[in-house]
Amino acid sequence: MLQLKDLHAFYGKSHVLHGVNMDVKPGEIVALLGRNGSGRSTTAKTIMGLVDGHGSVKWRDQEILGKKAFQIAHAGIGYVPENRDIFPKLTVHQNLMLGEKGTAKKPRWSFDDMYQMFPRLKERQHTEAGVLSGGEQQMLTLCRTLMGDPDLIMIDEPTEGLAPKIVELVAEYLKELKRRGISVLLVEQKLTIALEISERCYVMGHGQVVFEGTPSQLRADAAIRKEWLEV
Ligand SMILES: Nc1ncnc2c1ncn2[C@@H]1O[C@H](COP(=O)(O)OP(=O)(O)OP(=O)(O)O)[C@@H](O)[C@H]1O
Repeated sequence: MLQLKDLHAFYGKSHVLHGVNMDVKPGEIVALLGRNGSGRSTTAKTIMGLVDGHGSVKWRDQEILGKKAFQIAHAGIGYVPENRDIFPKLTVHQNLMLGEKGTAKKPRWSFDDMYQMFPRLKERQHTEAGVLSGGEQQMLTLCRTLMGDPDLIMIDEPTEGLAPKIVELVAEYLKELKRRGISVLLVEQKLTIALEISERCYVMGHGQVVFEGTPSQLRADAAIRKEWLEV
């Protein structure tokens, strides 16, 4: 569904991805792990057309590298960036409206679906988004992206700064997305949640993939964890 081949990425003259190969199959949850600075966020941003790259990024067999972010979003890839990217002065409901794709096709999600899945947002639908808690803002960012009806959603550190109980809730939501047929590329630093919900993991180090395997293979590989994941 998504296939990266020999992907390089650059911030100006700074070369930060060095030949990344990776794929995500339909309905899969794939974790992208690594320490700070290993290149995980840059990989997601390059897929989304937000960072310059060369090599190949194929989405359903079409080359998308070089396309603009809005075209990539329109083609079915959603991106939830690390900073909770809400409009603080707009209400929860207005924030969700901004995510709507606005195409004639019947979207997978309605406001009712969204509020059913995230009752906390329904309760707060008329509240200004800026006063929500960190966890609620995270959910709102996720929901706004879902309103664009993606088939693959890339989520950067969704559990950053959240209390353990909320982290569990986020994990449940991600599993629910999978049940609804959406693929998830989860950019994470926390090994526990990644191992719990993903079917495959990639570990990055110095802008390259240094490990690819199942959660149980990663659990069993103490050397990789020590060299590339543990602080
Ligand atoms: N806007 C930028 N300009 C220049 N270099 C950048 C920029 N953003 C990231 N980098 C560099 O690119 C490399 C990869 O960063 P990236 O953000 O992809 O790492 P990461 O694994 O997602 O970790 P983090 O959680 O810290 O974002 C790092 O060396 C980082 O310093």
